[in-house]
Amino acid sequence: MLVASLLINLLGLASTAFVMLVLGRYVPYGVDATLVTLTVGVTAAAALEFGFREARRRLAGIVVGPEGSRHAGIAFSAMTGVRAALLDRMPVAARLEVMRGLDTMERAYTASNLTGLLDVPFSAITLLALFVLSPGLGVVALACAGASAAITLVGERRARARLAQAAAAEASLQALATTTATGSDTVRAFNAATRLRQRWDDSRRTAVAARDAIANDQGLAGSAIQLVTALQGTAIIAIGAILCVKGELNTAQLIGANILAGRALGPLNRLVQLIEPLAKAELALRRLADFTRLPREQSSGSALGAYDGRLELSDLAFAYPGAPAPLAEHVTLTLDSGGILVVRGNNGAGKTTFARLLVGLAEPLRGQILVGGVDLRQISMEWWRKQLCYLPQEPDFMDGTVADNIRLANPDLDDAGLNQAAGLAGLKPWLDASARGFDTPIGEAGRQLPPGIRRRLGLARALATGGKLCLLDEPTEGLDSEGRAVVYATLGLLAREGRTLVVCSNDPGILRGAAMVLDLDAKPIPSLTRAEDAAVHA
Ligand SMILES: Nc1ncnc2c1ncn2[C@@H]1O[C@H](COP(=O)(O)OP(=O)(O)OP(=O)(O)O)[C@@H](O)[C@H]1O
Repeated sequence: MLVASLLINLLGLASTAFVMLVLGRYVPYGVDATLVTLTVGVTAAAALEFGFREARRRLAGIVVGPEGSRHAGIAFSAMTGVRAALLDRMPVAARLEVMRGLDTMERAYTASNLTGLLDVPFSAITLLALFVLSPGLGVVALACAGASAAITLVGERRARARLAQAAAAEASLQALATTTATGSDTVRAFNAATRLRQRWDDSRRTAVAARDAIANDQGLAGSAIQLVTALQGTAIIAIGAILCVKGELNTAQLIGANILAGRALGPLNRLVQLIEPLAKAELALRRLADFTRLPREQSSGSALGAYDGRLELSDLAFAYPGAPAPLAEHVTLTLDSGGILVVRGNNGAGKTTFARLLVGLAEPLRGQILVGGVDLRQISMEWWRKQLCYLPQEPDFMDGTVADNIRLANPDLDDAGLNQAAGLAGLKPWLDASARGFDTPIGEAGRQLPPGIRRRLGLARALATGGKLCLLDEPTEGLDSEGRAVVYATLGLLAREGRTLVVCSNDPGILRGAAMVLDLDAKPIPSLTRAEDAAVHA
């Protein structure tokens, strides 16, 4: 691309030379053969220049295309691989900003913008040709190019600073847009539109002001460069005329010098248009780079052979960052293969946090979670999650059908396994009543499914993995009596199959079957009761 840029800029001089030679050689003497030769020569040069431009554009496309896919791949693997505990601290709007930055980069890092950038240093060739023609006019053009470069640099600095300010306003606007679009029922039912509108207007005002300021800066830089171009034209003609009068330059050379000076400023004039997209792309790239530097989940750790479901907690303490006190401390227990632990506690006691710790989605403050005698921090998360049947308290779903979602962690599950998982989760009556059964699209990531059906679907997805450790967060929450009965029966079956059960729940029907109950209401050290005491407790 560098060689092509060099040749393009050299061949670009041909048209100026043509004008000068026609004026200097053909016009005074009128020899037609001279005009023909010059015309053929300049046409050949133009064709060659076109060829090199096309080759350079294609090469730039080859460079830029894979870069875009590389960034997209990096962003995706970071978003799915960064330690979940760190993602917890990052607002969703900021995460979306990282992903949206890919489009910003793709729009800025195009083949034509790359070739436009390459032309900037090569405009020195045009300046050099001008110096050869007339050192005095060369100095004028150099000064104007310096002024244009300074305007571009200042514009770029200002755009960077303003974009950083605008980012916060854009993030808050984005968060409000999401709330308004996804919480439409709440907005109406609680007459929140007026208050939301005020915040929306304030945020929009700030964001629009920031955008306007950037556009104004860009406009001002563009106008300033046009002014420099106009002043340059005037200075070249005025000084050139003096040189002509002194006999140091002829008219043909003066016209040629004017063309060369205009050409030298061309790439800088185009560069000023790229200030905003390039500054935005640079911000997006920096954001992506910062994000990709966040530590990743353990992926290369131990993958123990066969996992028997045994789990040990050793002096475990946990809390969310910034919380005034730990949710629990000094939790030490051993859950043998096939053991049943129920974790109870009031709202906010830390049951969900405990479940997330065991899945590796949150991290302990102190102590260890031991799997087969190995600290969970040393274990490959991919391997570990294959050992789990995990039902989160608020199951999220992917766009796709019911079957796609049940098979999420186990794509090879056959139809018999699919039916079995749905049956054990009590999903069958709903599936039988739906027109398309397992092929029902769940749309909007299942947001429109009734909570009880979401829970059943979440349970079916958990059971589809066949994991040895079943980790169920509030499996009966929101279920009718029939649904609860199915869950109790399924828990009994899993216990009889020898799976280890950890169930977060205050449901008396579940507490009754517990071999051990960890009560997170006892602060800061949860109480641990064994079977006979647990029955009394229930
Ligand atoms: N992602 C998070 N970031 C920071 N704090 C959190 C986060 N999730 C939960 N918390 C806080 O941690 C505490 C424990 O919450 P948790 O959801 O674990 O309780 P819980 O016992 O499951 O409650 P519930 O019975 O209502 O489901 C609460 O004070 C909660 O506000």
